Amino acid sequence: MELHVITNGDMLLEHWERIPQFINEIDFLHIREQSKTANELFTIVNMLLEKGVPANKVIINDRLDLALVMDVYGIQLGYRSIPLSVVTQKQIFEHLQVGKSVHDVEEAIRAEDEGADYLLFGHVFSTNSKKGLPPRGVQSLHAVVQSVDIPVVAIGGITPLNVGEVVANGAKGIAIMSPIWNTKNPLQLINEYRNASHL
Ligand SMILES: Cc1nc(C(=O)O)sc1CCOP(=O)(O)O
Repeated sequence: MELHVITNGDMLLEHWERIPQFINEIDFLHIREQSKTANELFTIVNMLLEKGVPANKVIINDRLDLALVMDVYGIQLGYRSIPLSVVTQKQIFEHLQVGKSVHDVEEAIRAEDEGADYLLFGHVFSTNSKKGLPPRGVQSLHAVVQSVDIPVVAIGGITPLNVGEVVANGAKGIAIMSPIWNTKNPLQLINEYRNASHL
């Protein structure tokens, strides 16, 4: 199972400093800081790379400019981003892995047709990170997985208690945000996710 960690948009310095402690145990780190300027993000990503975070584990949300300049693994596109087809049609972006955030089967099929390398689907369970919005549920996750050939990573409300169900419904991986920043022991939490995903 791929384990993706998403920054929470409001990271304290202690959160950034914690990343090198667990980066070896996760597969990808998504920098999702929607209210930061390109300049702030440039500084943050540089700091992470200098502290030993491998560029091939970094995915930058929304900012194609930064993903290219920082030469990271990938770009995560959402509804507010530049259109997916624009990125996938241009050869100069070929080395970037392109993820698209989707919320139903129709969006998933369109994203695959337009050349996405993988999908992020959510939110699967209710979570404080998406307050007031109804969760999509594991049946919808299953339907999305069945509708495309590209990998689907599930997001939203995923805990060690429900990760088994998420994997059983065909997710190639999971993405977590609040659980990792709220715990004092990220390594133990990661272990819990890994162990529970094998059940
Ligand atoms: C950042 C994000 N995107 C989602 C989507 O559905 O696209 S759900 C979500 C929040 C992640 O939740 P948690 O804190 O429970 O891991």
